[in-house]
Amino acid sequence: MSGRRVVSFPSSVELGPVLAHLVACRAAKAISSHGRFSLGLSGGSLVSMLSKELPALPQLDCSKWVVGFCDERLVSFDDPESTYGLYKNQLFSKVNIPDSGVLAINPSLPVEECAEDYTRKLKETFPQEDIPMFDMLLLGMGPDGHTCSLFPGHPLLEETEKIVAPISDSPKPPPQRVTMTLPVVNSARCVVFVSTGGSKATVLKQVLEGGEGPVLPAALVVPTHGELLWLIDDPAAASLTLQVERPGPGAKL
Ligand SMILES: O=C(O)[C@H](O)[C@@H](O)[C@H](O)[C@H](O)COP(=O)(O)O
Repeated sequence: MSGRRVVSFPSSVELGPVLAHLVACRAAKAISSHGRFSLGLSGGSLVSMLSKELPALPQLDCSKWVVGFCDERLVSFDDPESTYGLYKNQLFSKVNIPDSGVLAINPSLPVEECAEDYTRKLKETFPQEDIPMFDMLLLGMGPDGHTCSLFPGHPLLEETEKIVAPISDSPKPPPQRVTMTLPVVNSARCVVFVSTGGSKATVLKQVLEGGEGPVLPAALVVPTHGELLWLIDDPAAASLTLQVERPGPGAKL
């Protein structure tokens, strides 16, 4: 890992534009180095943040973006629980990501086959790599320390072979999901967690500073060669004792 940064903002109002700028910068860098930008999305509050902030960027060109999902709920696209469905309505309709650049699950398949189908799509998109190397993954963290659909104490945390795994017993509904595994997450060039709100303060301290108890899934995200950024807000940072960056207004990362 090339160093972890923990950056806190007064609130998600200040965080959002900085995240959007960071995504656009990494996109420009990736496109100039290898001709496209591969981005993995997560659900939760990221959907509304990205859908507000990315289209607001001047002259954002997403024509060379390839977008996948760090995890996805196995529900139809028109179900309000579908992460793809939310992004389709709120973001993809506003930016020029080509349809062929969106890697979505096939929600009509049983969960095992759905994971195999999504594995195949990732392998086709990253034909040169045994483990797909996304330019950037955007992750959230649940109050239990889960990220993607990797939950505390779940056997999927030990997965080393599969790049995508099915899960049928998610403790957070809906129970059936597919998720990227830790080997893929930790191969990314840049991983960005976005976690805000006072309800995250205790778990954030556990994940970032350790302590007694099992290592939580979000703490297992340690990119082998890539960058790791935690973008948080001051209520989420309230219990931290480690050094936190607090950029001034208008700062860029
Ligand atoms: O699939 C899910 O159930 C959610 O996507 C979930 O994993 C979410 O990403 C985290 O709970 C963080 O949520 P917030 O971004 O809202 O804190």
